[in-house]
Amino acid sequence: MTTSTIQVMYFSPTGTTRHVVCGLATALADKMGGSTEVGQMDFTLPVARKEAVSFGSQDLVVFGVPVYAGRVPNVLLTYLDTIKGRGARAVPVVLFGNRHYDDALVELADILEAKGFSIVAGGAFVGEHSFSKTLGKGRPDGKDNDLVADFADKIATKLSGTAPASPVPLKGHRPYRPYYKPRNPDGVPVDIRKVVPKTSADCTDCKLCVTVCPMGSIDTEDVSKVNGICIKCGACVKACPVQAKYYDDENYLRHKHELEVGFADRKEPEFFV
Ligand SMILES: Cc1cc2nc3c(=O)[nH]c(=O)nc-3n(C[C@H](O)[C@H](O)[C@H](O)COP(=O)(O)O)c2cc1C
Repeated sequence: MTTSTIQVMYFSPTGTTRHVVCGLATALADKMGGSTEVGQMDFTLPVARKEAVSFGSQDLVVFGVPVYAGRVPNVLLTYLDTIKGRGARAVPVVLFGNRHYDDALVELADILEAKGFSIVAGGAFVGEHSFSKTLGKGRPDGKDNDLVADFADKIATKLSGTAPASPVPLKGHRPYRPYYKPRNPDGVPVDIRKVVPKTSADCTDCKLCVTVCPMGSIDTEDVSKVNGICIKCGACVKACPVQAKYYDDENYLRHKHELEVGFADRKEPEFFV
C-alpha cells in the first residue's frame, strides 16, 4: 500500500501536542519521499469540531491528543466518534505533563481502530504540564525532538517493508483504569471539575482568552465570566499576555503543587512500532 498523503490531526490547547505531531508528520513526509503531502486538521477550537472528517486507505494519519487524568480527554469522545478512518493507517500520539500517560495511548488507539483506522505505531511524549510553568518546563525540547525524528525513522522503515503488519505492542491497561483523581490531605478524591479561572485587574480586555478557549466558554462581553465548561487546559492562563488569568481554588492549587513536587524528575517519551 502506498501513502500519498500524511494527515496530522490534533487537539492542543497549549501547543505541546501540536509541536510533536506536526514535527512527526513533517519528518515522516521527508523520509517517505518528495510527493508526500502533509495536511493539517486542528480540532482544538469548537468550530473545527463541527466538521465531518473522513479519510481513505491512501492516508497516514498522525493523531494527537493530550493526556487528561491518565486518559483521552473525555470531552472529545463524542467528536472522535464522528471521524471515519475507512482503512487509513494511524499513528496515535499522546502528550503528558511528566506524571504519566497511564491508559491514554491504548485508549486512543482503540478509538481509532474502532473508527476504521489500522494502527501502525504509537507514542507518548512529554509536554509542559497544562497546570504548571515548572512541571515539564520547556518540553518538548531538543532531546524530545531527536526522539520524534527517531520515531519517524522507525515508522518509515516499517511502512517500506513487505512484512505483514503485526499488532503494535502499546503500553497501557485494558480495561482502562479509572480517571486519575486529585486527593485531599486525607487521601479522599476531590472533584475540581467545576473550578474556573479568575481574572485579575491586570486584564486589558484584549479577548485573546476568548479566542483560545477550546470549549468556547469565556464570555466575549465580560471575559471574567465563564459560561460553559472549563477543562483546566491552561490555554487562557498560558496565552494571556499580562498573566491576568489564574486559579485560586484550594483543591486545584494543592493538586498542582503535589504534581510539581511529586513528579519533578524528568520523564522520557516512549514509542512503539
Ligand atoms: C485536566 C488535565 C488533566 C491532565 N492529566 C494529566 C495526567 O494524567 N498525566 C500527565 O502527565 N499530564 C496530565 N495533564 C497535562 C497534559 O497532558 C500536558 O500538559 C500536555 O502536554 C498538554 O497538551 P497541549 O499542550 O497540547 O494542550 C493534564 C492536563 C489537564 C488539563
